[in-house]
Amino acid sequence: MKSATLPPDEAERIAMLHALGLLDTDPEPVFDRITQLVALTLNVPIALISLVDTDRQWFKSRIGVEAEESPRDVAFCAHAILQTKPMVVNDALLDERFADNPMVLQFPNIRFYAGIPIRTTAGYALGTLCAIDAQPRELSKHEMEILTCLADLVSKEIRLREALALTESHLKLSQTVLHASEARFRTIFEKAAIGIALVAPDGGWLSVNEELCRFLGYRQDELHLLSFRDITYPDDLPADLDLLKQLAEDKIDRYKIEKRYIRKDGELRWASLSVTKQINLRGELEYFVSIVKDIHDRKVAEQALNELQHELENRVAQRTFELNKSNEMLSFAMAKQTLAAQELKERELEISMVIENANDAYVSINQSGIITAWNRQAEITFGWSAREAIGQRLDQVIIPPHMQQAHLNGMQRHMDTGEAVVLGKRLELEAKHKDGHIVPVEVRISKIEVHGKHIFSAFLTDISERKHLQSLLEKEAKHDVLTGLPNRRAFTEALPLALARADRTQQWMALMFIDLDGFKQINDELGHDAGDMLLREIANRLNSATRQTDTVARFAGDEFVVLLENMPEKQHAEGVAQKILTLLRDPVMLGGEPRQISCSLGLAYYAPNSHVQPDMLLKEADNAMYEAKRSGKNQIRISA
Ligand SMILES: Nc1nc2c(ncn2[C@@H]2O[C@H](COP(=O)(O)OP(=O)(O)OP(=O)(O)O)[C@@H](O)[C@H]2O)c(=O)[nH]1
Repeated sequence: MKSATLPPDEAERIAMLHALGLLDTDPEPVFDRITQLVALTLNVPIALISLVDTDRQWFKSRIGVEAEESPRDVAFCAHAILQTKPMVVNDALLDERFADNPMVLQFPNIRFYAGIPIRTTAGYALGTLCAIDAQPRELSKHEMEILTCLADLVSKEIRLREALALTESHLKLSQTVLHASEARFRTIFEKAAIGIALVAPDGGWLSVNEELCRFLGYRQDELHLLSFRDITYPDDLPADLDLLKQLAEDKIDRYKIEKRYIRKDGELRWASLSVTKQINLRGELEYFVSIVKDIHDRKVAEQALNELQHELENRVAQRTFELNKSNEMLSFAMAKQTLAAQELKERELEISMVIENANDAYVSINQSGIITAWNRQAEITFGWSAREAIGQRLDQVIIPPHMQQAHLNGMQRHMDTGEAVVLGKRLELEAKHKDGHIVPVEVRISKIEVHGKHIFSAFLTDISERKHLQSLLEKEAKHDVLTGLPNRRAFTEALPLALARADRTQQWMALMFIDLDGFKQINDELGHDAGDMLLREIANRLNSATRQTDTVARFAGDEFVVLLENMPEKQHAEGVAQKILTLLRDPVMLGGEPRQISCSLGLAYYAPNSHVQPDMLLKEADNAMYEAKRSGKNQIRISA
């Protein structure tokens, strides 16, 4: 005997067989009618609907067999379910698979077997519809067709059961899932850390969770007496209502806003509200699902942040304004500075032009005494070109040898002590020309500090001409223009000095006062020019009569004075006076003819250390001269 092998899909087949719930169930007419038809139409004693279980075959319907089941390993049906076509065994004794099968050898003594597999929708062969006879036989084609049709009916019934089982299983599964889902939803709804509310289309609460109650500060029963409108801050209500309307009208499928709720204690609290809607199977709006998230702290922080940001923006704006203002001021200052720099440059140019073209020589030296600037006029005044002079030591260029040491000492003293006696003063100094001659200059020296170093600059005016004029003026002021002799002023200045010399040298001194006799007549007769000529001749004669060291001066009109110095003895003066008197008597050619003239001469002596005042001495001589006049002129009188 050969037991049947297991089908390749055995596990799934068994699972499906068990799932269908057919095993070990009561007989059912639908199956029994089919086995009856098999038995009748095929004229067999046994007809079965056999279901092949793991270890047995169990008969859902049986004709001609008492037992409800038999072992699988001896079951013909276990072989039949392996085939895709009906299995027909005409004589089991002739078939090696069944010849020694106990079912063949013993009751029910099977000799003939015809079984058709009963298949599920998925093609699992659960068992067979089979006809069995204890006699060998053959199945006609017609009988095979009947058996096939009836097996088909069993298969259809099985598939119906299969569909039913599947539906039930799905239903069970759905219910399980539904229950799980509902439980999950309730847990989430109740225990969620976020506020959830189911809101009826009319705005009333259907359900609110614990968190929402906590957030709003109401108990559930209190909240159920209110609608969301009652606890929404009025300013935020219109936007909420508008969106809710759009949601209800299917214009949007959800919305989310941030709004303020009024808590039971009156406090306003910010929340993020997300609303969706629940539609029932009929497509009608059943309720709204509102998710309320407490964002109060965030909003407050945001507001604080906004305020801070606003304040910062204000501050930035203020700083920007101030910065712009500073920038403007800076730009203005820079523009001003640029202008100033430009002006400075122009000014420097102007100054250098002025210096260059100045009428005075401009010379500057550094603190080592090296020439750093030398203008055009300096070139003219001192004969050195700028190229030659700049870089040379000043003392080697324009300072006369006898002043060089003083200059160097002055510079050194300034370096050591900062003392500078020459600065800022108008000085008259002597400078040296390139050719060696001395140039009198008026100098004003200034000191400038540039980057911590000193520069000494000076304008030097060539005062040669002025000096010359000055000496001329001085000369004019002290000399008589007509005769060239020192005048009264010069004589008055010279007299005290002469007296002092006499005191010092212990020598006698004499003063003669000479007045021409009848000079007016000369003028009157021969004219003023002749008178002048006479006066000049008199001056010459007086000079010739005296020594170089003596002084002859024109005192006024036709008055002359003669000062005799260094006389070893006073008598010497009388000799000179006599000599003058004689000399002046010599005729003078005037107006083409010789004219004789005379003078009256007064003589006064000065004894060394006699301390006679100059005025007194003059007075004495003058008086003596008048005495001579009164005595008839042309004579000498000596002061007593
Ligand atoms: N030509 C000329 N005449 C002068 C000058 N200064 C003075 N006189 C004249 O000199 C004269 C001096 O006058 P007096 O000394 O009184 O004349 P005098 O004739 O010499 O008189 P006695 O001294 O008494 O002899 C006046 O007529 C002046 O006008 C001068 O510079 N040139």
